[in-house]
Amino acid sequence: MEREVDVIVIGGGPVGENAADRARAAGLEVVLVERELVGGECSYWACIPSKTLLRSAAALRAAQRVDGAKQAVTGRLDVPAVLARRDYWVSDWSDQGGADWLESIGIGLERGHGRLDGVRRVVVERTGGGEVAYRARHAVIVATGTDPVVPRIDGLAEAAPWTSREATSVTEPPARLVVIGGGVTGVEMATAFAGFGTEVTVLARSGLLSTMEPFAGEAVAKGLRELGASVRLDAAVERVERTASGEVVVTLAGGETVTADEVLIATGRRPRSERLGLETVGLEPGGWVSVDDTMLATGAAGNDSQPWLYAAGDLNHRALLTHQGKYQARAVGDLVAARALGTPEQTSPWGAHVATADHSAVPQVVFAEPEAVSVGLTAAEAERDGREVRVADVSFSSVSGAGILADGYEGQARLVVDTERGTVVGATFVGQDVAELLQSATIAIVGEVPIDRLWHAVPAFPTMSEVWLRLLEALGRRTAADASAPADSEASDADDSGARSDDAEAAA
Ligand SMILES: Cc1cc2nc3c(=O)[nH]c(=O)nc-3n(C[C@H](O)[C@H](O)[C@H](O)COP(=O)(O)OP(=O)(O)OC[C@H]3O[C@@H](n4cnc5c(N)ncnc54)[C@H](O)[C@@H]3O)c2cc1C
Ligand SMILES: NC(=O)c1ccc[n+]([C@@H]2O[C@H](COP(=O)([O-])OP(=O)(O)OC[C@H]3O[C@@H](n4cnc5c(N)ncnc54)[C@H](O)[C@@H]3O)[C@@H](O)[C@H]2O)c1
Repeated sequence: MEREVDVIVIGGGPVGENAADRARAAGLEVVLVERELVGGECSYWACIPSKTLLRSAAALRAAQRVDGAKQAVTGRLDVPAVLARRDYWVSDWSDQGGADWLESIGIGLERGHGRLDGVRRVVVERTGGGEVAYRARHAVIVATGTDPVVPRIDGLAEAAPWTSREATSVTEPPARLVVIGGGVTGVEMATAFAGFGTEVTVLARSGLLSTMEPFAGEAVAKGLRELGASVRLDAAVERVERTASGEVVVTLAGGETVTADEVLIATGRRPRSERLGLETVGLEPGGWVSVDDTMLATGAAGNDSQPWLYAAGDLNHRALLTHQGKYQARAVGDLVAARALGTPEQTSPWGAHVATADHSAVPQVVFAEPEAVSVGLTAAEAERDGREVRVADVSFSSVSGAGILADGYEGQARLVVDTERGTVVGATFVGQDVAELLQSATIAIVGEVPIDRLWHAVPAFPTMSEVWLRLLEALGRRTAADASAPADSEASDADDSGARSDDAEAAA
């Protein structure tokens, strides 16, 4: 027999939980299907444990950079205490809190593996055994996340490599760790283990953090080396072998070897969609589920006549970040409810039921040493996008708040400005504690705040935010003499060529 509910959500990670919550808040009957832990990868094996593993050493380093405090901090990192703090934050891998929360807001939890079985139908292979079939009156939202990619490298799979799960749930840090991959997971885990005293080698096939401005990866490579890690750029791994004594030997192109106790693979993610029944609704099993800005799955059977299948979070491959997935979840949960209740849809750009920011304003914080954070476009991306851009680069050495935060503060900031529109389209900050600067840049981009208006957003002295003033100064501010000069002398200003006249102050 089939049970009928309004909405079925498959996958109870941060994204599925939020989508279910929004649909339920509008009064719909919702069932959420989860086969492991309510809270998903983020809560138990990704964001939360990785950040707690990083935080204690970062706090220690911060204290060591302030004269007066550093004399008081003479001990070493207490690794068992760090791991215990991690255990607290992951609730010892119990999802009772998440399950209780679902119950408290009236969402049904179905524990088991969910798969689509034709239009609006979901079959759950229950964790305790047996199957149950559901029919959705209004929508099915799939939010099943991703698994790590294990690259095809000779001997790697047989060498029992670590993935992010083993790294984030570590109970005894190894003496030596090789990290394959120079993306976000690779550098964060390398930073965490270097902080524990593990001898870390990072093998990156190009530079580090290659999706960010180049200076971000360069600063993080320098920071990792200062923590004692070895960072090998342009390194191609040819073979991995687990020896009889339990060591891992990684052979690079050219024959050089690196020996360690564990090898961590941090080479990207693949969609968890192999046993999701996608083929029963005309989609490709094992692939990413493409969606439009409302998260409606492109090409799914029945979606054209009456929208019903949506995909949110990592699974749709728009932005593999918890906060962005939750943003999509709020949009789709509200849209599904609006469609069910027949209330107005808000699907034009920046409406409540679309994830417009995914295209132009995705913030990301890399919790490395130093922190590297970015939002929007890099200068190269903006140029590829056909925009006239100006770039402002400043060092945090010109910011009093940074010098007070840490002795000898090192950091860098970049704004990318679209000169035609006179607005910020990208920002990158690198340095200690820059994470909290990111939201100001995100607001400037999403709000399309004109540069000349940003001069009126006065950063308090002496805070890190004063970097904004330095960035505006680097973009330039006309003097009274400039204002009275003939128009052609203004136009001769070196990088002013792309600026509209009404944006002259912004671009000058
Ligand atoms: C090491 C690491 C650190 C990270 N740190 C950050 C960070 O600091 N900040 C950040 O924003 N992002 C971070 N991310 C990315 C973040 O973890 C993901 O973007 C986020 O978890 C995606 O959420 P999701 O709900 O889409 O998927 P998931 O969190 O993967 O949740 C999907 C859920 O679906 C369940 N599921 C899957 N298939 C089925 C099925 N067929 N039936 C029933 N249930 C199913 C799974 O068990 C899981 O609980 C990190 C990732 C990694 C690997
Ligand atoms: N702080 C955060 O927000 C945070 C932290 C961790 C992960 N995440 C998210 O999770 C996702 C996955 O992160 P990730 O670091 O696993 O993936 P990624 O795609 O960000 O980086 C993978 C890296 O591995 C490299 N690579 C791929 N195959 C390789 C090979 N055979 N040999 C050597 N290098 C290889 C790639 O060139 C790339 O640099 C990302 O999208 C990221 O945004 C976010």
